[in-house]
Amino acid sequence: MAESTYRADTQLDADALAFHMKPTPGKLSVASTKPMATQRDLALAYSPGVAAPVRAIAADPDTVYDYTSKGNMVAVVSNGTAILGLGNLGPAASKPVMEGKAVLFKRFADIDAVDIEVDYTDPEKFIACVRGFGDTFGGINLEDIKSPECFEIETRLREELDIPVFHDDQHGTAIIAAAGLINACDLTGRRMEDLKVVLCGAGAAGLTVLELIESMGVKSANTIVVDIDGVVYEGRPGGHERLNRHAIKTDKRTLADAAEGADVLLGLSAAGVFTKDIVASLAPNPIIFAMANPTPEITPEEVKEVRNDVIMATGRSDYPNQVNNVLGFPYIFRGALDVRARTINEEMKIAAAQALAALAREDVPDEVAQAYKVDRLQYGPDYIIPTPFDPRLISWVPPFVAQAAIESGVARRPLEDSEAYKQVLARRLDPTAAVQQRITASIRAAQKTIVFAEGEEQAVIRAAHAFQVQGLGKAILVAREDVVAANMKELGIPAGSLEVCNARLSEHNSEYADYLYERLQRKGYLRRDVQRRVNNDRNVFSACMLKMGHADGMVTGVTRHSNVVMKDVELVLDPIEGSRPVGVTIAITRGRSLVIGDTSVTEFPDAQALAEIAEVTANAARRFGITPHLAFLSYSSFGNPPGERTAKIQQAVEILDAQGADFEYEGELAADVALDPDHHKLYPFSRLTQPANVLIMPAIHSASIAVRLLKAAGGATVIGPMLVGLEKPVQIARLGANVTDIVNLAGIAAFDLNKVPG
Ligand SMILES: NC(=O)C1=CN([C@@H]2O[C@H](COP(=O)(O)OP(=O)(O)OC[C@H]3O[C@@H](n4cnc5c(N)ncnc54)[C@H](OP(=O)(O)O)[C@@H]3O)[C@@H](O)[C@H]2O)C=CC1
Ligand SMILES: CC(=O)C(=O)O
Ligand SMILES: [Mg+2]
Repeated sequence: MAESTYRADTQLDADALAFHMKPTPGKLSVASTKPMATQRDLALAYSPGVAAPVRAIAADPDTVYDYTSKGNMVAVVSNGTAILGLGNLGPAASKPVMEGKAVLFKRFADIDAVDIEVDYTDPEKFIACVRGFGDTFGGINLEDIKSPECFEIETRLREELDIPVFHDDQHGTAIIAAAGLINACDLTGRRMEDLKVVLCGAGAAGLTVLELIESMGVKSANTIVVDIDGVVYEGRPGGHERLNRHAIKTDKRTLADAAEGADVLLGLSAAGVFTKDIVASLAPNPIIFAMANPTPEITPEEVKEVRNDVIMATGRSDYPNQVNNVLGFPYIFRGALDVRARTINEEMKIAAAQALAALAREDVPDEVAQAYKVDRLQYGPDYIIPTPFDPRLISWVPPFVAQAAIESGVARRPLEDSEAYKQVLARRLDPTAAVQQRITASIRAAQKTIVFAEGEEQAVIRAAHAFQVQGLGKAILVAREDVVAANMKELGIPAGSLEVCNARLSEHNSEYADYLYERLQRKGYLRRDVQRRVNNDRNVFSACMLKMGHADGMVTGVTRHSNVVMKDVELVLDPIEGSRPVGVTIAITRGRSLVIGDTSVTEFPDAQALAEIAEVTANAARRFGITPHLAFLSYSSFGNPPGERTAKIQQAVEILDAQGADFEYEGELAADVALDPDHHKLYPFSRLTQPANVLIMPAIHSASIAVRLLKAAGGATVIGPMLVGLEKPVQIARLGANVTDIVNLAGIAAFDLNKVPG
């Protein structure tokens, strides 16, 4: 192995070297999307079969999008002349950055990207090279090419290629900075037209940021450009055409002169260029975007030493407000590729900037805050743009870009159905999306009323509000009105937007107490005991609402353990006749969905209980659109190895036989046998016609172990446990569940897993 003379100075640097080296050098590999297992696969993928798509494309060149990966493949191209803010270090040194961009394309937008480092600094040679291979890709992302050469390179390639060519350092950066600036203006009560802007760093990124914000309203007379030689004033010798366009008449000559009284200071230059004196001299409530990478022009800590009225952004992920082009290029290319745009034009860029700015003003899912290890992210000075790990970006930004492409006439194909497009986008990232979309479509149409039992909790109030705002149904909070009002005010949720039901004051209070007394009087409860439960126990009160038809479903469990909650609920509600409550979990792994029961209610089910669990779980699977092929799991298959614990499983199969269950089931089976498509070879008598997709566990402990193993070691996405089999739909969240979990469970309550699939 070659020894580098470079020595890592910090632990982060050492970690980064190890990360890039092990277990396989680099960050990228190529995966096949087709099987290559058999002689027939080979005959189709390569000679002779491949001749068919060859002829088809020769006859109609546009079909290249149908028969090859072109439509979802981007080249990240650099010559390494301006690698981040590190300077001209050549093509090989730029490779880690370009591989990095490629994996970000994949991670955030499911775009396949490869890095290509071109060893030409001469623009003509570089252009000729990229023109030569360009059309084999769906798009070209130019990266870290120094200015001014980058301007000519991009302009010419845009003219000469019929696909999007996008210099990310120019336009990606411009779009994100513009999005941040829209919101910083909103928060400081400014209009773009009035802003006094100073740009420091007149390179690829800087000039393009300036030009985009000028196209959005900033006046060129109000902007001053500063480069390494100071202010770019009219008549200054040297420079180049693109730079000199921004020269203004002024006596100011230095960055310090220019910054005095400015509203906005944009840095796209180099580390440490902004001094504390410069920061102090800016206008009140100034906006500073110090975007040089990896070290900004000034750090937020240094700014805070001078003043506290600044909206501050950097290009880094370890400070609030990361203005970095990672927020843009994946989604901009996604939108452009999906309509086979010929280019990425100004309209598409402005649409992306406005979409990002608008998303920052929406309520932020808790898991995004958790990814950044903060309690909450809320629109304000420390959160002016979305964070890169926001899962909403993929379905939010590309539709705006694609629509702008269509409206500006550069799309090759239309978007048939924009709602369906958003769903396709969401599925690109999240394997649970298909299941969730089925639920969402159904409950939007049904508009059920869901009672949120722990209605005074802030997370529950936010979830109830989100449930309503997303059009999933109507929410009722069981809570005291004054407590909810105070919480809603603090959360910025409009007063009166949620119905609140105070158990003690409810007009139905005595009706519920009568019902409960009737039900429990022979189980040791006095009238005053049940009255107390109705008044004080929100789970009991909420379950009574369901029982009496005053709500359709209920969600609870955020503040108490699920077994305690279950006992409260069972005081009021029974299982469906002939059935039992069952915890059902869906684990989605490598394209396979497994529906697992019982993951939360019955600790050691006997044969009868196992048969009932199988019925309930199979029905829930059907409700999710999954045809059940059910296996009762064990450590053995069909009596081998023998053991006393398998008897109850065999009896459960006999019970289902006697009942004439209307789904496919088999047992007992070991997990690997149940999931093996070839298990018939060993067990030709097995009734399973396909690998099992519904798994009935012999006891809760094995269910819990299996689900956690699937999640931790198998990388499965897990939904649940969901409660099925009670006479009314109740969902119990895990203790401390976040807003997204609660909204999802409210959705499942509204979906009603007991409903017989039609
Ligand atoms: N946050 C983000 O998303 C992004 C950040 N960046 C960062 O922006 C910076 C510039 O990148 P890019 O535009 O691609 O590179 P360029 O090389 O095209 O531009 C850099 C410009 O900054 C100028 N400059 C360097 N030092 C100073 C200084 N002390 N005062 C004023 N100007 C100075 C350079 O002048 P000269 O040519 O005379 O040396 C050059 O014009 C880099 O740090 C990069 O990491 C870039 C893209 C995205
Ligand atoms: C983020 C980026 O592209 C840069 O700093 O060059
Ligand atoms: Mg770059």
